[in-house]
Amino acid sequence: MRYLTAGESHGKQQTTIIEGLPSNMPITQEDINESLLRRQKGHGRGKRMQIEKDLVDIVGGVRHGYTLGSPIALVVRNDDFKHWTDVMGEDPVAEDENIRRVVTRPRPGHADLNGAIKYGHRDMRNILERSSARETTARVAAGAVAKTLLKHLGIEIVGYVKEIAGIKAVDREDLSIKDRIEISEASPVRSLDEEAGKQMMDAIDKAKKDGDSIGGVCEVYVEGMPAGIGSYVHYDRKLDGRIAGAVQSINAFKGVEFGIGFEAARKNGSEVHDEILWSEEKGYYRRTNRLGGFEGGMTSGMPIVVKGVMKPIPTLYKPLQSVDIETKETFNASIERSDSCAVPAAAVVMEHVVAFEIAKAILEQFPNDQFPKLKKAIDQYRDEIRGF
Ligand SMILES: Cc1cc2nc3c(=O)[nH]c(=O)nc-3n(C[C@H](O)[C@H](O)[C@H](O)COP(=O)(O)O)c2cc1C
Ligand SMILES: C=C(O[C@@H]1CC(C(=O)O)=C[C@@H](OP(=O)(O)O)[C@H]1O)C(=O)O
Repeated sequence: MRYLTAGESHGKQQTTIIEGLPSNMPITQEDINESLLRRQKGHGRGKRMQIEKDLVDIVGGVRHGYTLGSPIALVVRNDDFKHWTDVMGEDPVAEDENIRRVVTRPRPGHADLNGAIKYGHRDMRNILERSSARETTARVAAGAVAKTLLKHLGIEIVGYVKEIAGIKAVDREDLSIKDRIEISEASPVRSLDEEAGKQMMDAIDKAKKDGDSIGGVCEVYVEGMPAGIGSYVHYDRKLDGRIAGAVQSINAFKGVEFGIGFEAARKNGSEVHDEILWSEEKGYYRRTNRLGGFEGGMTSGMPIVVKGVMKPIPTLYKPLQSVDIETKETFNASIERSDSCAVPAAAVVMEHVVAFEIAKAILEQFPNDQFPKLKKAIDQYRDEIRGF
């Protein structure tokens, strides 16, 4: 299974095409819309989120609520496009540079300058329209389809804010999936501890007031994965590696860790590795889950626990210095609108890119053109490994 996305931030729409999903899997628009609407929530977002109401149009690959086995095409329209028709519409390029809103001033922390050098564009709007995180709408749409597949296979996945600006949403690791789902309801910023939620919102408000931005840590938790998904035999079949790549590819993500992650560097082996146990009821399991559900590039059958670090939003009301590529003069980058914190939204994006990688690995391991047969194969595998 694979997917592609297309679309500019202020263009007509975001488009997603998914190929390789088996036939006869139940899926509805609501399954996808629920995810899209969750991505729009969260304290700290700018004015754009008040303009958009992301709803999917399934335009291919689904009929009467079931997948056909053909490519699935999904469209989410950009409501903001109506304000940008002169700049992003199909009319011949306007002569007036003000109408075209030509961008010659690269913003620090964005793709603007590197992208302009690479593609030879002197108008950096050609870069920023695509490098914008608006594209994560299309990725969440793809992930929502993958998440639906996982749900039908008894695999639950949830993404939530772990911390914002150093304030921990939850300071415990022993949370049930129900607790995690509660925290994940990203509006405005959730914690099981009301005080922590308030502190995170205050930190966002303060950053906004100061013309600054803040980042944080997101976590994704997956329950119900059987052991042995992924592979150790080749670097590009290691599922933890693929998940890390997908998480790192989210706009503004700067690092990924599984389980205790970087903490492992400061601990002895006896404090890191998870002892193996067996019971009739559960089959093989681990006494602890410090390695976050992976050994040897394969799932261990324990929950997958993966964290991603999001840097503070790069566009600031407090301007940063840059250089105009036409005049080579120094200027202070000023802005019209921006998010001051998008960590809650990014947690939803992360949940969905992880869902896609997991669903893809399952389909590689249990290839089947028909969903009911895939489900049977997974159920049989689960029975087999319990008594292995
Ligand atoms: C959900 C989401 C919303 C974002 N909103 C903004 C924003 O409003 N302003 C901004 O400057 N960057 C925003 N970003 C981050 C930029 O897209 C990102 O930093 C930029 O494209 C450069 O990519 P890099 O940080 O991965 O190198 C957002 C990222 C995410 C995931
Ligand atoms: C549109 C979304 O996020 C956008 C991501 C983004 C960026 O530079 O990444 C910049 C902002 O866009 P604009 O300049 O139009 O206000 C965000 O609103 C979205 O998440 O749907």
